[in-house]
Amino acid sequence: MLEVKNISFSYTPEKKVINSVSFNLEQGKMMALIGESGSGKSTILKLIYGILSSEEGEIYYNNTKLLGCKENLVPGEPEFKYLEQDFGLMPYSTVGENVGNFISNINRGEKEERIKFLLNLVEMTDYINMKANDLSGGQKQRVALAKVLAHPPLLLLLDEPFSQVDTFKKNILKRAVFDFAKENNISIILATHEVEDAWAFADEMAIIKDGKIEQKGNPSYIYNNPENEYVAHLFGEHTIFNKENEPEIFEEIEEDRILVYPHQIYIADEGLKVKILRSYFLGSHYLIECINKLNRIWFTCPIFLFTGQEFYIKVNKYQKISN
Ligand SMILES: Nc1ncnc2c1ncn2[C@@H]1O[C@H](COP(=O)(O)OP(=O)(O)OP(=O)(O)O)[C@@H](O)[C@H]1O
Repeated sequence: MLEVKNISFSYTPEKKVINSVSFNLEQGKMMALIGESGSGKSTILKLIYGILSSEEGEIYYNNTKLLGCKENLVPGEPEFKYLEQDFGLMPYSTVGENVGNFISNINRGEKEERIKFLLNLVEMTDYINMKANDLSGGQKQRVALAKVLAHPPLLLLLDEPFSQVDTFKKNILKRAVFDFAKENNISIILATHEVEDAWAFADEMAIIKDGKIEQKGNPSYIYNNPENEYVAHLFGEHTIFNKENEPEIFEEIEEDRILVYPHQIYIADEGLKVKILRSYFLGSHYLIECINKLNRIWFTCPIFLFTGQEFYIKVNKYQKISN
């Protein structure tokens, strides 16, 4: 079990970049740190891995206090692996050499098999003899993932691990890597600004804002109960309705202010009048952008709606929201 207790950190005296962050992670589970760029996700990973030292608070792994870089001669916990945003590959070594770097040479046959298994996992078998430098960004990222799994760590720290992989490959890769981690009881902390990278797989999510945890919980709980608009906006388009401005929406709702996701709004014979601004084709449906006075409203619809058309909308589900 990893225990992060009230850690704080600043790069410069003027600004606390991490402010009293705490969470626990059981062995074999996955925690996703989600937040905007600059919110402090990478710094939290570096503090846990031990290439930075927290100024306040402590980190324990299986009840042993982790020392951080100030007290450890070799920074970085040996049983943890950290996949940084710049991948950390040896540019002039081949893909096979990069992945095999951490695998023992004692049994050559076994080593070859292991390299092949890992490259197959990330769908990079065909590139085994290519120099890392000659790969595309997405290919480098896949090799880097194979490399950190070569000697399965107890805790894997992943910083935006799919940022350069295309959407189609991303889903295959996520399933392969996260299933491998579950089978091998590897704990994962994944830092990303894209909630889609994590919500199908993470056991827990911590939403990070300005170096603090804004909200923590399992993905479906956070989606259905976002504490504020910052949390909700990480899940994509949504609309805030205020009773004062849109009383038509609140006929059967007691709140004064609600947050509504696009699939929770439907066209009705009466309700709030809106004017269509644009229909975005999303394959199985359209995302409709419309407006009522000054409020921009988003809803899903199975058919294309023309710009300028007017409709009435109602809400069939909503989230309470504080600010
Ligand atoms: N070496 C550094 N020196 C000074 N400030 C830094 C340093 N590294 C990061 N920061 C600052 O610390 C804050 C948190 O940065 P961090 O990289 O942890 O954010 P992040 O959420 O991982 O961002 P991203 O998603 O863009 O990687 C930012 O304001 C950043 O500018």
